[in-house]
Amino acid sequence: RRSWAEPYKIKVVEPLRTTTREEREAAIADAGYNTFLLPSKDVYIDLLTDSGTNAMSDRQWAGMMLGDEAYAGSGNYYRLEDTIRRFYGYRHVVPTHQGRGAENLLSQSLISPGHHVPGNMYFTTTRFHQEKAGATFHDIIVDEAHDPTLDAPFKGNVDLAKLAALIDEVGAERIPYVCVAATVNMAGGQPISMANMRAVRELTQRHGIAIYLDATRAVENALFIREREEGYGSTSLADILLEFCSYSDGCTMSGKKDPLTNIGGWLATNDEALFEEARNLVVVYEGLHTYGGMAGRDMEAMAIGITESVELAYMKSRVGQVRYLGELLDQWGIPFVRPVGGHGIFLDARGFYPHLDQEQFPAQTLAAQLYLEAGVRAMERGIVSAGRDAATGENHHPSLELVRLTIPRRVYTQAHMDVVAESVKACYDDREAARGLRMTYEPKYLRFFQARFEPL
Ligand SMILES: CC1=C(O)/C(=C\N=C(/Cc2ccc(O)c(F)c2)C(=O)O)C(COP(=O)(O)O)=CN1
Repeated sequence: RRSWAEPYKIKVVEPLRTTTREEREAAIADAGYNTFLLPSKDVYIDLLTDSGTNAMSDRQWAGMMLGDEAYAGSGNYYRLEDTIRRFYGYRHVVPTHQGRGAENLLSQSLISPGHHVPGNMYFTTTRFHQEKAGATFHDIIVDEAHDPTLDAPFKGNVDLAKLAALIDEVGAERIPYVCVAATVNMAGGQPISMANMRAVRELTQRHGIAIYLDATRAVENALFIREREEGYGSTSLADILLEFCSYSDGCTMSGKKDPLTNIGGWLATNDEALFEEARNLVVVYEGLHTYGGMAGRDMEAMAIGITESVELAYMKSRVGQVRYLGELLDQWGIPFVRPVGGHGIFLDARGFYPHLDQEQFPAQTLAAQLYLEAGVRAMERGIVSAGRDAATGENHHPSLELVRLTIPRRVYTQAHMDVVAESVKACYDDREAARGLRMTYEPKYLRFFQARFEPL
């Protein structure tokens, strides 16, 4: 009996359309070999992202009917604020339309030119807003995180020696905050341990440096702490989440992941001065401080989603499905980031295509091949996503050249996972034939969303 069988049954379905190989060849060419530019009607199984693609529960849909669309003082906002206080523990909440809305407010409020922001591996929008506000990002994640083959329990951990060295080098007064992500998306959805979070808190507090958590998948992170960390084996996810957040001054949050909604986010903080600045700035970018770019109905759905996200049976089935896909790929020796992370399988495109150098975009090539093979949409997480160095304009060359198969929450079945695994295997069998891509259009900002390519 599978311990992670879904603790829910399906009530509403959304028909999927399959396509022919010819249709997919035309579609991917029209999309410039960039899966972000495909229309969803041409996608069979959509593993582009777990962001906003999750299925809401009947209670969340019922909550949509309780939308209080008052411009000011929506009752849904107060319920969302109360829920965030209860589950994440922070005192003040500033609602935003999604995570990068919160990243914008935090960066503009705390960062000045010449500042330095350390974090456990970069994330694209997070680093963008830090650099836009004039900071230099420094990766302080443990070295293990950059090795896709190394199976270690907490590859998302901060390397305390790297953090201490940066503090000595630039001085605490030029570090407005440390940005800690839980889990670490670009490392393969890898968790950070409670002990490491506590240690980062002790080190930073000695220097009076704040910590802002990127809590986007912090409940998934809590499952890994419960499974892998001494002393938490019978602690509820809610209690683990609350303790974890207590070692930070606040968080930015994308409500489109853990909280099981299609839109939404927030900036939370215990710092009165930041709260005053951010709740004032929010009216410039997101809307009034009691809706922050969300409809009342979305705030209600997110409050309900938060309470569902901490249910152990749900989270075991969510991560269990990702692990199931990993087990299928493992039987064929297909290279992907070990250990399996919380929200997806990250294929190792270098391992697929050792004959392609990074400038021929191996991960972009593999994502296009997977779509051509079966209409499965994945996301490039390699040199294209890494973008250019803000100072030199040179391409970053990340050690991880990955294709992310991101599993939306409560959407696909085991049979879909079987189809995905068979499609990946077909690409693996044809790997020698891959020829790489050339970039024909490079946008200025976060190029991977809209760049276009052609086959070499
Ligand atoms: C850990 C973290 C995220 O994962 C995250 C978003 N994630 C997305 C969407 C996305 C974002 C950036 C990309 O390069 C990307 F190609 C895809 C994703 O698919 O993983 C945000 C930002 O939250 P927003 O998306 O609500 O604004 C902040 N922090």
